[in-house]
Amino acid sequence: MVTPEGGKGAPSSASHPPQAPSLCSHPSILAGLPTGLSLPPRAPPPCSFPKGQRGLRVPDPAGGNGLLGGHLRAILGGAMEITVAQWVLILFLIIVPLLYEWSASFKYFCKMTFYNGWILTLAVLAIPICAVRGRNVENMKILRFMLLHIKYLYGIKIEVRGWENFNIKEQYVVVSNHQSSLDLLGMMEILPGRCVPIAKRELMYAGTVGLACWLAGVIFINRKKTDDAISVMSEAAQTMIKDDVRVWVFPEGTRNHDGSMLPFKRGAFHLAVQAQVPIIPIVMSSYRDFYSKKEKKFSTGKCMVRILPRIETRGLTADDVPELTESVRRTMLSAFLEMSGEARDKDPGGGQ
Ligand SMILES: CCCCCCCCCCCCCCC(=O)SCCNC(=O)CCNC(=O)[C@H](O)C(C)(C)COP(=O)(O)OP(=O)(O)OC[C@H]1O[C@@H](n2cnc3c(N)ncnc32)[C@H](O)[C@@H]1OP(=O)(O)O
Ligand SMILES: CCCCCCCC/C=C\CCCCCCCC(=O)OC[C@@H](O)COP(=O)(O)O
Repeated sequence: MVTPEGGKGAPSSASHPPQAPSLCSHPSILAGLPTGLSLPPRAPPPCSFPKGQRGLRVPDPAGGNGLLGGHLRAILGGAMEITVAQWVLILFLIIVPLLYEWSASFKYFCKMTFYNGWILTLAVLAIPICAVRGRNVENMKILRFMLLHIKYLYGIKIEVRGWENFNIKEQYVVVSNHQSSLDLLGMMEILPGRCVPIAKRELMYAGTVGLACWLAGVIFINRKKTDDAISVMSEAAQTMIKDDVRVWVFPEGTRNHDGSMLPFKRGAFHLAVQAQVPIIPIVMSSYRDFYSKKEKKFSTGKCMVRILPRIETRGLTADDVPELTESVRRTMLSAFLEMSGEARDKDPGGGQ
């Protein structure tokens, strides 16, 4: 009988351990073949230890019968075979770091993807911890604690001034400028106790982040339905007093990447007037030296956060809201322009 190797006769099984059937000799594969095509058993690799010999013998490169020859060839042969998937992985591991270094847009894309992905992942950890308390503003401390390290991952220095302006035991409404989702870093740096942000309703559906926000008592508003949003904010005015809660609002109502401040919506100011609590304006300096969505730039840098002195609303009514809104915006804009120049001057090499 001719073996597949071209040798004659089946090898003796006495000196070889039985081998697992090869795919082509498996009965179920052979079942459909014409009988004349059945293949003889494959000769196992020569791998037996001759009697009395111990230890290693270098395998014969020509395929001779070294002590380890058969096993080694079998093992190395399997390991050295690089599949297409492995090639793709190797290329990926080479190309991605190169692109990351060479292309600012690619770096921006990677950093933003990781930012969102990392927050979604952290939220997975936060959810069971927060769920113990149920929906509770105290859970905001857990989210804050979990997010504080992100500034180190991204090499963003945050310098805070005006801590003394937070020395108020009572409730207040925080208003701050809104440049990007990176504001979360500045926000978590200074978030006072029992303070919840007002967020667009869409965030509630952002997977794990939405659930974590809900558990931490974030107040969601439907920006497309003004009446609904107003009634949620009016309810918030009552909750602030009843449950000793502070509220953080982005009065621009949307992210503003243009290095200035949009006109302010009046909701936050109605809220403060209805609850008769002070307003604390917070200004975060421009990110333009290290981050720009338009230019697809995202490097390391520095951000200044300033907590401005409180603005009282006691005795004010709804009629005063338009003027209050404008005066707070003017104060914040002038601080923003001053600080943004300052942040750049202090870190002229920002973005290294
Ligand atoms: C482990 C990891 C977990 C991850 C954790 C992450 C947690 C962090 C979450 C951070 C979330 C941050 C989210 C930020 C955002 O989503 S910003 C977008 C949402 N926020 C806002 O929009 C707030 C600001 N908007 C307003 O205040 C608006 O005024 C609003 C109430 C929404 C209504 O807006 P709009 O429809 O555009 O109408 P106007 O502003 O023009 O107002 C219409 C008239 O209504 C009067 N008004 C407004 N509010 C009130 C009120 N409360 N009471 C009475 N009247 C009100 C307003 O004055 C207008 O009338 P006049 O023109 O003055 O006559
Ligand atoms: C299964 C669903 C998957 C959803 C994936 C969602 C991806 C987002 C995940 C994590 C984001 C983390 C950052 C959240 C906090 C930032 C909040 C924010 O900045 O919201 C923007 C809002 O102020 C204004 O929105 P627009 O500027 O009007 O637009």
